[in-house]
Amino acid sequence: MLTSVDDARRIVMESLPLPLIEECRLNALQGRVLAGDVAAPFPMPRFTNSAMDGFAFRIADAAGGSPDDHVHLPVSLRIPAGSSAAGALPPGSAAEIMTGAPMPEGADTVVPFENTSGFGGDGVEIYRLPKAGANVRYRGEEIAMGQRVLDAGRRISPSEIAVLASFGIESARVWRLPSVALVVVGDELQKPGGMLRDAAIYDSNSHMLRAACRSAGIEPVVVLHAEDDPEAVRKVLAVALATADVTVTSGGISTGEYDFVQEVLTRLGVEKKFWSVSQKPGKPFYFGCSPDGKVVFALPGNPVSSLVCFTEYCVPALMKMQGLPRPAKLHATLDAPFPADRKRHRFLPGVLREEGGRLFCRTAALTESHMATSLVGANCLIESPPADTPVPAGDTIACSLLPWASLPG
Ligand SMILES: Nc1nc2c(c(=O)[nH]1)N[C@H]1C(S)=C(S)[C@@H](COP(=O)(O)OP(=O)(O)OC[C@H]3O[C@@H](n4cnc5c(N)ncnc54)[C@H](O)[C@@H]3O)O[C@H]1N2
Ligand code: MOO
Repeated sequence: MLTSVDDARRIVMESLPLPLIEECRLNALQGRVLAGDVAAPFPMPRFTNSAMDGFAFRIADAAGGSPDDHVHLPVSLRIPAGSSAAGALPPGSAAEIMTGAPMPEGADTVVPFENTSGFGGDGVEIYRLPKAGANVRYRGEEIAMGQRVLDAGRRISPSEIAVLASFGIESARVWRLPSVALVVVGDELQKPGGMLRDAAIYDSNSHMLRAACRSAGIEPVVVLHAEDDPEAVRKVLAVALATADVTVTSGGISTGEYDFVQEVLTRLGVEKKFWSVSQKPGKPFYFGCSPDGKVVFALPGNPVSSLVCFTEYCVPALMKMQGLPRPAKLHATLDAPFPADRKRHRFLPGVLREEGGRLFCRTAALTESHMATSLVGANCLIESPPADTPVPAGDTIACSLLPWASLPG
């Protein structure tokens, strides 16, 4: 019995182990997802300080002056950035102050040095009087102490790293990244760069899947190759299962005489959740779980089938396991008819584009699952449930961006 695409999606998402939390150092946080809120350990700014290089003074000392009147004040303090508490500003005087330096007690306004006679003298002539309170950054005006600055679930970019570092926070609690092992199976597979003998082919899937994993935020911990031999497959899968939370295999999962992956997984204690999905391509797709919470995705060997299954099932799983939402399905208008299949959910690589605020898509020229070149230039998978006739041009259809793709401009 074939499993429907919807059931396969649901079973995968329901079978994933609970994500774990770990503490991660600041310089390794990029791309990670916060497992808890982060509150400000102190107010920001932590102390009232100057926004300009200039002179701090009391506006009352210039009272009555119009903005263009010259005001003369003696200079009683010099306060560089990072200086310790500046103390009080004697009434009727000004302090030389640098951007970010603490305001002296009593001062309430800063005039930038460009509007004065300049630094270095015993006194200062203010040529243009600023408004009262100008150029002062007040303690806590940006964030109060204890206020939430980052929400749980937020993915960390350089912006969040800046915020954490500015509060002196050197590590944060994030969802642990799942570890992934990649396994390719087949006697016929040769490493790119090696000699092709007889009917050998180059292994493209391990390279494609490794790059696709990186696009999903994960560097595989191992990439292994097994020959089409039950013992060889057993050894390699045992290593993968012992090493990683998620094992992704390619090839050897169909019904051929040399397709041992499923039988070996059963021998290794992995429980089959489904095998054979009502989809084209990617029908012989398998998913299973081991008693210790490991999950196995066995993808069919044809390159397009492998990528379809990876994008549709592995990516949402890897996103969920690292605390991220499932990638959204997009809806676009078809430029040309889509060849739906009568019985199976059909996926085809395609090109999705935005025009005048609307999404449009078309399928790639080549449509067979062994044709890796059909993926070149594609940025999405277009999909349709079974239908007796093609989906006509002008109809709306569902698309998913490929893991590395974004919508062009
Ligand atoms: N009698 C049947 N034969 C096949 C069926 C079927 O239902 N009945 N399904 C077909 C479909 S659909 C697919 S997809 C493939 C899946 O087979 P496997 O997952 O067992 O994959 P293999 O047989 O090992 O390889 C299939 C194909 O892909 C090439 N391949 C495999 N690994 C790689 C790799 N790492 N890099 C590049 N290309 C790879 C391999 O050479 C084959 O050409 O089964 C159909 N047959
Ligand atoms: O379904 Mo196979 O995965 O067509 O190529």
